[in-house]
Amino acid sequence: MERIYLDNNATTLVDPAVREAMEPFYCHMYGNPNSLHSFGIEVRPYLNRAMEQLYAGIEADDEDNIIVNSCATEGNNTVILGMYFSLLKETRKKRIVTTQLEHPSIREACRFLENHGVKVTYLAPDSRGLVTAESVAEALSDQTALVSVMWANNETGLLQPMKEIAAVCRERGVYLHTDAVQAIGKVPVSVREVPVDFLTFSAHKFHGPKGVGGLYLRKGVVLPPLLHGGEQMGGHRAGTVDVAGLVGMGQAMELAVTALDYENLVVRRLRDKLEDALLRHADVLVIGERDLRTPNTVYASIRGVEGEALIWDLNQAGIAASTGSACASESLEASPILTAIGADRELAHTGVRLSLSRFTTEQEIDTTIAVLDRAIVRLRQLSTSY
Ligand SMILES: Cc1ncc(COP(=O)(O)O)c(CNc2co[nH]c2=O)c1O
Repeated sequence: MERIYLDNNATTLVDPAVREAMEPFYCHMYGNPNSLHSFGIEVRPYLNRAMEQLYAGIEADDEDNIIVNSCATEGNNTVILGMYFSLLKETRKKRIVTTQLEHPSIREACRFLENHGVKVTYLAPDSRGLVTAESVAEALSDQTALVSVMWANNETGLLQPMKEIAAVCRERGVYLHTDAVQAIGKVPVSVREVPVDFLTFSAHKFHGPKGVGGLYLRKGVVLPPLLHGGEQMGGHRAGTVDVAGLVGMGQAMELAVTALDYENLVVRRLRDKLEDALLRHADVLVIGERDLRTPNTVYASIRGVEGEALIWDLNQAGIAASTGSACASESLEASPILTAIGADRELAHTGVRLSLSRFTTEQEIDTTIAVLDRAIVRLRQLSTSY
């Protein structure tokens, strides 16, 4: 059976060009870049090139910093815990403002700090699923050390008004972090246009390898390392650099930015075709206005159809989708995102997320539509509540 992958917000195919770029660093040029002999020295130009690709991808200034790490979970924890040790622990600034929409790697790190005297405000989104700059401004006080708002939501694709939020934080002199994991490669992400102080990303979300990510720090911003030890990454993150991973992430970043037009023209059209087909069924709610979402994502609640049951039907037909973030898909709890934007309990259990990529074809979307149409009718006939 030809399988169809529509869970790209969970992870993505490694672009063949990325895999090709990584290959030599597993078999020919495998030296440790910190080594002083030829095996180490020969890999350094490739690491420098990869860093240039990362800087260019988010329009970072040469004097800014990008720390290469293992994933966005590590990057998010580095910011939240680093801010605690560098600012909140020793000063009167004991507050963090974040949102109810964040990924667990932000929410749980914040909850951990609440056990250490930090006050955290979890802003609720409005009915459109957005956290407004006004609501951020209202939550700030002279004790606020950090604001953390995700650029794009992993379940719905909803994009937060980062430019306006950055302006508020800049004006009030408060550090701003954004989790840009679901934005890179889908919409333009520029730390020049949007002056955040910290930004996290993860290669496996934009057709790079799993196990490597990045944390951007604006020039002059100091953060203690989460991992202590060797002097790698200028002392910002100990541990031998994953050379192949970094080379792959740099290549993936360059390809992702180059493909933004394709993402916003072709992938968006395929996503809209799929979304329109879903909306032809009665009692289907798509979360978030189309123009406020990343171009590849549709999160739909189909009344009378349990999310897990629909995912199973799709899986039986060889189609991979999810009920929300894989981080939460094992739990049968209602989606916190849907709950946060006011969906009722039934709706919060009927969510299905379909997330496309530049490798998704029209034929795959047509096949998925046919399978969805049959599955929705079948599952509603079995439903006792519809
Ligand atoms: C917004 C966001 N932040 C952080 C992470 C964590 O990234 P990692 O540390 O590289 O895994 C994810 C992963 N989100 C999902 C993982 O599976 N389905 C998802 O939606 C995410 O979507």
